Amino acid sequence: MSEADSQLPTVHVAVGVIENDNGEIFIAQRLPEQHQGGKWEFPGGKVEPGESVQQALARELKEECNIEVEDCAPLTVVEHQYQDKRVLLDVWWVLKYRGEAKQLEGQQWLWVDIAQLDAFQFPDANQPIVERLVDTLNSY
Ligand SMILES: Nc1nc2c([nH]c(=O)n2[C@H]2C[C@H](O)[C@@H](COP(=O)(O)OP(=O)(O)OP(=O)(O)O)O2)c(=O)[nH]1
Ligand SMILES: [Mg+2]
Repeated sequence: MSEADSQLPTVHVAVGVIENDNGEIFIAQRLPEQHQGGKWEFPGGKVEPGESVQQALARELKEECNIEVEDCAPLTVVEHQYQDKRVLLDVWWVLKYRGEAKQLEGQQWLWVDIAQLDAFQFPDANQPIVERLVDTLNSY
């Protein structure tokens, strides 16, 4: 990492871990042209100026996944420095939502068991998130 990289502004991202009634999690594959293209992600996107994180989460999940968030709770916050970008992932459990979840922006998407998340390639910043989710399984 060069001196210049450490000066990169941090992109604040609202991220949703959506769980269905079977305890499965919604994941989608980032499009090739996107940052971290081809990797799997939890849906979400950048917090816009003037927006709270929860507002951003609700807006992004409506735009990307067709759902209206009715209840959510903070899960974890991850700061990560990529070569070209620094991100702050503000990760929320989506505990209750309205609508049928699906991907609206052409990305492949899946419901997966938490125990199966390890089989997918996520961006490096997601490693602690996946570990956190796996921990919730082990704590039952
Ligand atoms: N949504 C999401 N972004 C992630 C995850 N992990 C991770 O490193 N990121 C990074 C990739 C991007 O640099 C940034 C989020 O950008 P994004 O492309 O989703 O933002 P956005 O929906 O607002 O889309 P746009 O501005 O590109 O149109 O966070 C993740 O699990 N979900
Ligand atoms: Mg997005």
